[in-house]
Amino acid sequence: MTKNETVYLTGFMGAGKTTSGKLLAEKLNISFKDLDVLIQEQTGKTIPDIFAEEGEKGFREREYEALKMVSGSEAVVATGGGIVETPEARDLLSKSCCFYLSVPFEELFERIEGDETRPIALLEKPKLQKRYEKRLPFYESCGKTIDCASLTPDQLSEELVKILQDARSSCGK
Ligand SMILES: Nc1ncnc2c1ncn2[C@@H]1O[C@H](COP(=O)(O)OP(=O)(O)O)[C@@H](O)[C@H]1O
Ligand SMILES: O=C(O)C1=C[C@@H](OP(=O)(O)O)[C@@H](O)[C@H](O)C1
Ligand SMILES: [Mg+2]
Repeated sequence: MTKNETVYLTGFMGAGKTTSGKLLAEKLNISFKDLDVLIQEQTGKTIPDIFAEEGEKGFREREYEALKMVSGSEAVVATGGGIVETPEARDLLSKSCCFYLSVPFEELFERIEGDETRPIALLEKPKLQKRYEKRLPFYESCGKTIDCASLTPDQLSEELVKILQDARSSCGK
């Protein structure tokens, strides 16, 4: 990891980007930024309100703007699970230090089922699984895959610290 590098975490809803990202930033002693939090601060609206008022398309535009704003800062950035649906965001992430937190769908579903703070999580299960499958190749192409199924947030963040410390080039991609 080089100085001023932005470390991005991607993966489906529930993968632990927010939870493990905070721990990783603490361990690296750099700041932590969560795109969903930034968007809510900038708009003064909740994520469900933005989806209701501006649609998913409006939310994606705001999400990409937030991504560009944080890029280049020395920070761990938790993205939202749908960021890879925006081609320009994929382009930015694939050129950056980015990790894909990979967790099987069934485990994710248990973590997020019925979560009203995540509008996409309220889709019927087969539709949600389709989203997951559609996004998989995008996650894989943007970041280094970390198999997190059996890792606690602490173990996961520790694993990322090791990879970042060992990496001679940007995050070992
Ligand atoms: N490694 C993990 N093992 C088990 N549960 C986890 C893990 N990481 C996160 N969780 C739980 O899953 C839910 C979603 O976590 P969160 O960090 O918000 O995910 P994301 O930001 O990727 O959507 C939370 O209830 C959190 O406590
Ligand atoms: O997968 C998605 O489309 C979304 C994921 C959410 O972030 P998390 O992945 O942190 O839940 C949030 O950006 C929004 O609800 C949409
Ligand atoms: Mg999150």
